[in-house]
Formats: sequence, C-alpha cells, structure tokens
Amino acid sequence: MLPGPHYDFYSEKKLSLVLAPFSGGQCKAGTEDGPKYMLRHGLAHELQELGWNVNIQEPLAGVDHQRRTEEDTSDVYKNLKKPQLVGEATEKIKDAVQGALRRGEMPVTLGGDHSISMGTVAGVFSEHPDACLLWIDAHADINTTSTSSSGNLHGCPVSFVMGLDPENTPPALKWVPKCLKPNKIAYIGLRDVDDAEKKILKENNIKAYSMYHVDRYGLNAVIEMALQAINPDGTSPIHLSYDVDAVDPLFVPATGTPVRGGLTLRESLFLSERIAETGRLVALDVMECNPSLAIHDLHVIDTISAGCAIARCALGETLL
Ligand SMILES: NC(=[NH2+])NCCC[C@H](N)C(=O)O
Ligand SMILES: [Mn+2]
Ligand SMILES: [Mn+2]
Repeated sequence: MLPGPHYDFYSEKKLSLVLAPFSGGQCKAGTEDGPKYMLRHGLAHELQELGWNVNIQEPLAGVDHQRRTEEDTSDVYKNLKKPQLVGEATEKIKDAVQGALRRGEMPVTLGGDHSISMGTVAGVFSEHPDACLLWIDAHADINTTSTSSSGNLHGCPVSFVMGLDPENTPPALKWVPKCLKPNKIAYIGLRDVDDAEKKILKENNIKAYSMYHVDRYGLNAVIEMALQAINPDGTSPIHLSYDVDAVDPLFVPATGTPVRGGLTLRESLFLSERIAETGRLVALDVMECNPSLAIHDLHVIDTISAGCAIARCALGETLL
C-alpha cells in the first residue's frame, strides 16, 4: 500500500496562503495578478475542502511595489533591473513565510514572478536549516549579477540564496542569507538554461534533471533520483518551488517565459502528488502565472486551473 499524502510537519493541517502580487523581477506586466486569479478560481476554498485551515497573508499589501514593470533608471545595479524593489518585496515575503512557519502553518506562496522565491527560500531555511529545495522549472534561475544577460531578477533567485558572486550583490539584496548548499537543491523540468548557468550547475555539482532526463528515465524515476540526492535519508523538510512554466505551454500558456517541450499536465500534477506522499513537504511556491499574456479566456482558465491543481495535489488531493 502506498502511504498517500501526509504532512509530518503539520499535524494540525494549518496553512498560510502568502499572496505575492509582484512583477518587478521581470519586464512583463500581469504576473502580479496571479494570486488574485487563483483566489477567484476558489483555491482557498478548495484547500479548506482538503481539510486545511487557511489563513491568508498579504505581506505586499498597500506597498507601491506590486505592478512596476516599466523601466526605472534610478533602480539598477550593474546590469540588474530593480534590485531595490525586489529586495524590499522579498524581505517582506521572507518575514511572512517565517511567521507562518513559527505559527505552525505551511507557507503556500502564490506569485508573482520567481524572484519572490529568494524570500520564500530564505524564510524556510531560517526555520528549517536542514531543508532541501526542489525547483521545478523550465529555467535554472541561477544567473548571478555577473552572468545575467536579461538583467531580470526572476532569472537569479537561486544564485542569491546560494551566495554565489558575493562581491557583486546589489546593496538592496544584501539581506538575503547564504542559506542553500549546492547539495540541497535539485531541479526538474529544465529545457532553457543559459550557457553561464550550465557552467554554474556543473561547477557546483548541482543535481539538475532536464526534460531529456524525464523522457529518458520517466518522471517517477527522476523524482526518486532527485530526492535521493538532496534528501538521502528521507527525513529533511522539502520546499517545493514550482514555476508553472515547467509545464508545457499547451497546458500553461499564460506565463512570461514559455518554453515548448515541457511536462504534460498529468506529469506536473504527479510531481505534486509524489511530494505530498513523502510526508516531508514544508513549503510550496506556485509562481509565474500571468493572466495578461493570455490571448483568449481559455488560456487564462487553463493556466490558472493548472496552477491551482498543482497546489491542490501538493496539499492532498488524490484521484481516488
Ligand atoms: N523565473 C523565470 N521564468 N525565469 C526565466 C529566466 C530566463 C533567463 N535565463 C534569464 O535569466 O533572464
Ligand atoms: Mn521558468
Ligand atoms: Mn522560474
């Protein structure tokens, strides 16, 4: 018999939905609407139906840093765009995630672009230094100040929490702790990795499974290998950071940096279900839904319902 979804760290089944309506880590407006659309879809209610006590947190509410995608020449550091804005927002997210964990609530962060995960990872590792991180994405998001060619901070969060390129950290991101060791992160779903990022992954010996590996071994075996690498005795808390662009754009079209050849919808849900089955999930991020990039209503529905389903499956929804 399979154990089914269970949550060793949350026997009381309490969670915080941490809303992160933020688009400052990239240049396309609309990612800040992700949380609103997921709530409108009924996510909070759906999670209650799964037995969770749901507390909604809005750490970015009332702050003028949600919808800021225009050029801001006063907020640049070297080639990086809006480090100040990203620094402020991510620090607030970190506090919210940390607060949730201290209250015994699982932080479920709804993005927003993926730069926000600098805050979620920092918050999780401050309370669970022995945690490991599964980064589900078409992209490695491990560019540094020196390697980023776009200057978009959603392509960099992993390098900041790993403390790579410390001499070139923008002052506003100096608060980010070096909390993630290279042997505590694994990627699944990669298919658009910059050359400089490939070099960083190799040099640091980071476990990275691309779509080639998913095809070669099957997703189930890839998840097994990833968990074996970052959580060999199976006891570490797991932070699942899910960029919806890991899923093929056929199923998730409304996202800022879509890349063809991704996970099928079923695979993307299986991944969540499988992590739920470990019992070790401590935190979840669902990032990069951008309803503004849909070209018709069906695109919005597909994208938002996939994002919500990824969350539900991680939080206990089963087929039978
Ligand atoms: N979270 C994302 N969707 N990231 C896309 C990053 C794309 C590219 N590697 C960059 O650094 O700009
Ligand atoms: Mn991505
Ligand atoms: Mn990403």
